[in-house]
Amino acid sequence: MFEMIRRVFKIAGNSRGKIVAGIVYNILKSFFNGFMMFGVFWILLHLDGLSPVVIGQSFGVIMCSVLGRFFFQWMYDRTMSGSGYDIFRDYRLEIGDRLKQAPMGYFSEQNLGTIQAMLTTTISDLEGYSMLAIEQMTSGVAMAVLMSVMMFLFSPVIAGLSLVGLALGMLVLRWVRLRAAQYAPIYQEAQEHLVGKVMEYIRGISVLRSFSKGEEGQREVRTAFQKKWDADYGQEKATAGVLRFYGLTFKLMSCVLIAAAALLYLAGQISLPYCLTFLFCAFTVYSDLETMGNSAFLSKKINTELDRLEEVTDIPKMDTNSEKLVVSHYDISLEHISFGYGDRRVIHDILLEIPEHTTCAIVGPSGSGKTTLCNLIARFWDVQEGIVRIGGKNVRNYTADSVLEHISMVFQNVYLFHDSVENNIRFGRSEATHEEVVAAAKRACCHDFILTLPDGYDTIIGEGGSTFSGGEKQRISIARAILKDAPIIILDEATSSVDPENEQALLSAIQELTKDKTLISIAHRLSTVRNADQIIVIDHGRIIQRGTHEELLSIDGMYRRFLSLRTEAAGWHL
Ligand SMILES: Nc1ncnc2c1ncn2[C@@H]1O[C@H](COP(=O)(O)OP(=O)(O)OP(=O)(O)O)[C@@H](O)[C@H]1O
Repeated sequence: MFEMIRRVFKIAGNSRGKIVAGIVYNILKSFFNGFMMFGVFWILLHLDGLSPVVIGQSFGVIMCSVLGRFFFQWMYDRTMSGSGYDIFRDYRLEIGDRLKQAPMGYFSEQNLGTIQAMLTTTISDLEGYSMLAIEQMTSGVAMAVLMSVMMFLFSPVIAGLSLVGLALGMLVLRWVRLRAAQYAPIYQEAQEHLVGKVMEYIRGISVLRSFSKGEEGQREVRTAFQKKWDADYGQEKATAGVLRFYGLTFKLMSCVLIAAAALLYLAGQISLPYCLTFLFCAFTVYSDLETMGNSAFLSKKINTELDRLEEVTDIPKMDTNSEKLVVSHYDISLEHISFGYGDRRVIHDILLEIPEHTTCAIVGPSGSGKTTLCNLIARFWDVQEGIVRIGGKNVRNYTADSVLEHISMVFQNVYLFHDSVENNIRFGRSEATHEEVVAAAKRACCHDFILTLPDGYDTIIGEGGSTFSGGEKQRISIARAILKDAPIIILDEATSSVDPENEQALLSAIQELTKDKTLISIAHRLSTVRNADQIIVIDHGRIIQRGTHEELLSIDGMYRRFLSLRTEAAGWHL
């Protein structure tokens, strides 16, 4: 049980002092609570010759006990209220920092569901009950120790019996913990499963509907809800009964203490005041220990949640070095780089030079490694062999953020944030003025269509950009990149054809964006390929051809075949 306190303490950061102070106040509160017994004892001891002085003394002790208890409870509340939220707010922020430094590979679909479950439900649970568990546990133990010591001063036999009760209670508590250990992981798993399924259902709802599988998707979510209900119910059922036993043990032991006190009095071993004091204490001795049953269960649950939290937040780190990349030129060189996802190699020994202000078009079949190659240049992942250099410097030695400051990436699947059009464009450079945003939008050929929106630049975009067409989204993302004005552009051209008017606007936007830049383009348009300074053809993660359009066209190889296929498919004219 104390393992849980140790672990919460470990992640408590700046709140550690508060936890220690809270525990001390809690112990003092229990001490004052137990102190009341002396006031009662004092009156009982002087029953034969009760005087106002004795009553006053006794009253003083009882008042002292009540006020002391009140004071330390108040101090405890003052110190500890909100501590759970402080600790886990800091912990959330820490996870946020670690996520920023994680390689992109970490953000797999499976991880996203789990991370979401951890950052929301699991941490909310911990915020809510970790401090409560600490409070219940410390007062339970403090009260039990204190009462046992005090009883020992009055009668070793009664003290011995109360310790037997304590030992029995601990045995039942072990049983509670075993039950909790059995159910806590099931509950945790059901919780994560539910969050994952709900997220998947919401994300994939359009696909599910278009394939008339909405009902099927719902069924999975319903099953996940049922599984969660089973876990909740199972946990409740398994532990509630045992917790009743735990309470019963102490009640029975209180009866034994009463009987023992009466018998000792009958046998002339203790006097009446002692006997009456024991009768008075028989039920209070275990009161705090009874509530400790809940905390035993909670502590097991908290430990399981902390295990899971540690597992999930053991995030691989890319930036072990905090130096920023500063370069004087923007030549890019890939020196024999190789890379794989897990054990699966997808990039093999690539050697490539892209001089500053030149364009390099990458072509190749689907799955050949084009996107992966671009992501390695942007340091979304680190290469496993070889070196990626920008301006002659190994990107691995600099922070991922600083590498990306020099690069603008325009993806096929554009993600727009649920915010105004203006802020989505300003994302490229947060300090840009409205005029600069408009100028970028004009250059990206999206100013006119933005003006037709209900609130112009203030129009709020649906999450992910759901309220815009593919071409419009891509032009807004180009405006973003124009505003950023990074010297290196990585462009993943749209494969799907857009209507001619949009296509023309898109091409003009791309031309504006890429003027005087170093451009790496996953090319799907003939114009991009034909005008590139160099073209590389990738197959199965290897460069199998390189050269200009004319050079590659003159040899029989994948490029020529690829081009003739595209000619047929997309109506290209060579
Ligand atoms: N995050 C990932 N985890 C595991 N494997 C991946 C991941 N991303 C891509 N792959 C695999 O790596 C290989 C190269 O993928 P990549 O996306 O780089 O190809 P591509 O040439 O860009 O394909 P396309 O033209 O279809 O976009 C593929 O076999 C793909 O399945």
